[in-house]
Amino acid sequence: MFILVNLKAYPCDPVAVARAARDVADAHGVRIAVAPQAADLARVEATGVETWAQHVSPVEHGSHTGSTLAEAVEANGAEGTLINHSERRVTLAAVDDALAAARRTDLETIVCANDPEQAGAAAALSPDAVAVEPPALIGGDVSVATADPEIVEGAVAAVNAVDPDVELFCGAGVSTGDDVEAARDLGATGVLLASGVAKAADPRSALEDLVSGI
Ligand SMILES: O=C(CO)COP(=O)(O)O
Repeated sequence: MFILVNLKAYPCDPVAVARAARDVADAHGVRIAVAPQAADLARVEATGVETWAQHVSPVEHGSHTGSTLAEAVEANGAEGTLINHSERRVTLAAVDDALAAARRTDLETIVCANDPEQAGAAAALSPDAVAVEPPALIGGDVSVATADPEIVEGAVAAVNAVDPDVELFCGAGVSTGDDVEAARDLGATGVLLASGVAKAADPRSALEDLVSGI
């Protein structure tokens, strides 16, 4: 199972979380990545943790003030990027262009989707993975795998029907090892989470708990 910790714009210490994630990943042989704010990519990458961008703009080099260029996030240590997160939604054309931007580099890609229908549509654009995250459950205490297992199973089926090479991850409310295990049992090969680590009093213990389910 791949565990991606999205720090969003939470007021946590990205370097402290990154060090904890690196240590837990190394100690347990689990793939854990951290997605900080774009401005924090380089110092998070310097910890040695696998580092991801939260977003890349659907543009090339040029007159695009305020953009997050794929080349720039890669140059600052990102190995992959989220696209179309529920809190950073873009049009279908922009998903396609952001994937093209990522493909100009070596960035891995996860396209987020709200439900199985969107997951199938996202899979048609051939990202490395699709992550299904029901918006109503994001930031809550109950994990998607517990609150709405049909959404995960439906997304697994929808993505497999379109392109079995695209992986299916899930997220929203994931915070414990039991949640990770439940996601895996439903067919997900990774989880996205944020508040369970970024808002935890002790992010290292939260990460230790998460990997206990693998
Ligand atoms: O949006 C998410 C990860 O990208 C999920 O957020 P929570 O883990 O806080 O529900």
